Amino acid sequence: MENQIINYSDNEKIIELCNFGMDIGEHSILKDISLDISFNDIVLLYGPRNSGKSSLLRSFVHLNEELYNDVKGKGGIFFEGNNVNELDRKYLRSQITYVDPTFVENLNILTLSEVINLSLGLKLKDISKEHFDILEKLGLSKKFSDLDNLKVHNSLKSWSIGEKILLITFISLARNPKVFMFDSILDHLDDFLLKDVKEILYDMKKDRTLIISTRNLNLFSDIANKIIFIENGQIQYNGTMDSFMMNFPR
Ligand SMILES: Nc1ncnc2c1ncn2[C@@H]1O[C@H](COP(=O)(O)OP(=O)(O)OP(=O)(O)O)[C@@H](O)[C@H]1O
Repeated sequence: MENQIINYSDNEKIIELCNFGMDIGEHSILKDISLDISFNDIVLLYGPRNSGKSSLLRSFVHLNEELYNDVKGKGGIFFEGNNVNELDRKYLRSQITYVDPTFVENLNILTLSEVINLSLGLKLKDISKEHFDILEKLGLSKKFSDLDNLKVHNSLKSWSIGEKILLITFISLARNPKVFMFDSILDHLDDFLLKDVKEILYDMKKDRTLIISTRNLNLFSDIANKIIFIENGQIQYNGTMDSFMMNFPR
């Protein structure tokens, strides 16, 4: 499974949900969700606070079960045709990466070397040319190139939120999964950093799938081709961005 290479064409399903639902204890969190996500899609998962965005994305990689007691799933979620319940979790999470704002908070207690080591299994001096190119595009290369100066930068506590988000974006890209999920994390970038990050994400979409969860439609409507609108744990709309903008005025 680990080294399996699958060649995709556009519009080929990579993730499929069939009547998926999730309860935590007595609470029904996600209700009867059926949808497909295709290879090469940039999908916006859009909805208000507490609508179920995080719960839904975490379901793709089996994370809710690790965070909460008494999680009960119904229906199925399939990655490349396989039920995610039956896939090895390490393998699943190497193929689909999930990052949320808690990752930014966790960076405060780690050093740059620890983060790179824990997330990528690399020492700072072993960062490859490909990685360095991504860092350059993200405007982070200076932090990595000046190894003498690294002691100053090593504590991530002193990095700005924007820099931490860029670092998390770098780690996600460097892990090279098939599906990236950014849960509300890019909403915190300023307009200028957001523009750079969006360009990078758009560039890499040709052989990846990207799912961005947000409460701010306008931030990403220019790069997304699909939108899933969720409210109260139910899908209200699932289709193209263009058709949503024309037919779903709020
Ligand atoms: N452990 C839990 N037990 C019961 N209900 C929970 C639990 N965790 C989350 N919920 C509820 O699940 C619902 C969906 O929450 P979720 O965090 O998925 O929404 P969200 O759309 O990601 O919100 P936000 O935009 O604020 O991040 C909310 O009503 C929330 O209160």
